Amino acid sequence: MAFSHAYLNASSIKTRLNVDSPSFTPSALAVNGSSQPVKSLGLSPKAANAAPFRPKSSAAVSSIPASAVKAKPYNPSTPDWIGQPDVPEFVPQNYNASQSLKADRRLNFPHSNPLIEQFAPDSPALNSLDHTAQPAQINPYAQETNGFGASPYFQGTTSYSQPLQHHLYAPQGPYRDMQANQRMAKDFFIDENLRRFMQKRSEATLKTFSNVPLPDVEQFHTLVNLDFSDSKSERLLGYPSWLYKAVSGSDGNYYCLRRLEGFKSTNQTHHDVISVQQNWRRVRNGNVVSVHLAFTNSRFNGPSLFFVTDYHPCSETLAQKHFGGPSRNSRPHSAPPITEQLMWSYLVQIANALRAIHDAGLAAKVIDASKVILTGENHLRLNGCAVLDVVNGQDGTSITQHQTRDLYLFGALLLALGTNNASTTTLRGSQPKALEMFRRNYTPRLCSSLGWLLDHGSSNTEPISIFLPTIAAEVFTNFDAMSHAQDNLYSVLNQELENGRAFRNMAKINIILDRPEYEHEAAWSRHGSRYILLLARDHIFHQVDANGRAVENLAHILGCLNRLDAGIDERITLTSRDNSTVCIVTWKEIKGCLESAWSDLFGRR
Ligand SMILES: Nc1ncnc2c1ncn2[C@@H]1O[C@H](COP(=O)(O)OP(=O)(O)OP(=O)(O)O)[C@@H](O)[C@H]1O
Repeated sequence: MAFSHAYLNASSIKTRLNVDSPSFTPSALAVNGSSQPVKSLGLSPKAANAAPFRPKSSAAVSSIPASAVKAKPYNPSTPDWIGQPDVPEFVPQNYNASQSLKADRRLNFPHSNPLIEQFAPDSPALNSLDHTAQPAQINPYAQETNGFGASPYFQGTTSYSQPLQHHLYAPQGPYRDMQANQRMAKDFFIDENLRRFMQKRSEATLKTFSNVPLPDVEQFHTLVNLDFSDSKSERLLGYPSWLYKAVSGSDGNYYCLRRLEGFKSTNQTHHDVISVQQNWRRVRNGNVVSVHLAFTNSRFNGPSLFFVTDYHPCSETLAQKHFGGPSRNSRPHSAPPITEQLMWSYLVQIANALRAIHDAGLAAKVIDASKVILTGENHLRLNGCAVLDVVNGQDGTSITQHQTRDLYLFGALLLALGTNNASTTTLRGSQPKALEMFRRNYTPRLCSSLGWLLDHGSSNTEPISIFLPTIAAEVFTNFDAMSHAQDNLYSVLNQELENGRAFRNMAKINIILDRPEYEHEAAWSRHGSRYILLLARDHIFHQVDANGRAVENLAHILGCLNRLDAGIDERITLTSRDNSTVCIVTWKEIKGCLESAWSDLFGRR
């Protein structure tokens, strides 16, 4: 039933809602889910000596004898405010009106939200948002019982219909190994390192250099150079190559454009370009940079061949990470070798990439430290695939031979990484010495895998499918690490989901209240639903302590915003700043006010 707030007309509030007034009576207030109008709970003269009203829902419910509640099967389609009609009305005892009025906007914590109690106003951790301070130890879940001895979340084995408490945070694992009293304000938000990482990626995506305008090519505009190496080698791709970030005019997304400078197209090129597009579209693998398009274009002072691939902001090549620059400059031999664990991680990921490429009947052809990029924490992707398919065209070499060579290049890359020597990828003569060094640094298992791969430079022609079962143990280790990483991300995502709900309500409240265009219309903000919102905003954000000092309590704000978002039946006391107006409303009613004020504002157009 709709909540009528005709009684909230500012002029009438002062006269109708005072200590002597009979009660606050919404026209259709639902108590404990009852759809029947119930007796109001206002400040009747009889209740003047009653104890302060504490809308602690769990406490109220726990006083109800279990026999008074009819068992009801859980029905997920039932709105969550429909509760037990037989529950007796809560009658406050020993109510002290003067005490209540004095309490006005002071922080009281009648809520059953464990977060709020955990981060009580006196808690140094939240009052100051100090990440190092620790609140006093309490059991945050002590109040979670609902009087029926069952957890509100544990609906499977109880016959009572318990509405889900959407206003409570539902923390999701994995949990850090810490006590409840060690939780801090920052635990409500995204992990700081992850936030920085994501922001750096956004920044890199949006960054442009306006002083070096580059021409648009095909549908791609706003080209930004990504390749800052001084010398342009033709060693790998046959042509000097440049890399750009660009925005596609057709879908507005960011892509990476590789330009091969000076490539002259032939009759065969058109055919190769089409088949590259068709073939490489089939390879969508987490360890391969996806290839979307290839075309020739002359906008860069001469003919060029372009490849369009996914753009992975903030990536760096293996050469940049482990050789301190392009693959040609190896690190000094004294640098500590890459750990065995990281070597296995690289090995498993490259094997996964090659498995996908070879299964699609293709070959990577380019496996080099400068053409393998790391995106995120050790997430590796083969880059530059498909380029040689067009550059070399049909060179008479069978795809099986190319695949065999892929496996050799794979082994040579691991050897280079394991010996800090980029040249071993190309110089076969230096391999025996390098292999000796590799054996000193790594376990026989890794050495034997490397040996199998390097054999593809001579006698071995076995496909990658033979190799995969031999590294199954390491594949599972990697799989496990990725599953943990995924759990962590889901946990962060869940937090952000909760914060997103809170943000939307904060935005709405701020859009509605204190609008400059209604500055001179006092009636606008002090009328009806907007007046309740005004009081609710004070309750949420402008709490003061017993000495009238501002309180900064994040848990209170989040708890209130979540209650508002869920529109629960819990009652709160709202008091105007001059104490002339006191009213008791439920969050459900405040939510109704928010929605109605919102439609008032945008319905006026
Ligand atoms: N798909 C991509 N998305 C985002 N950045 C990329 C992508 N591919 C490569 N990069 C980055 O662009 C830079 C240049 O890459 P490139 O492949 O040209 O390597 P390079 O070392 O400059 O090799 P070369 O000497 O052959 O030009 C590197 O920092 C790399 O991390």
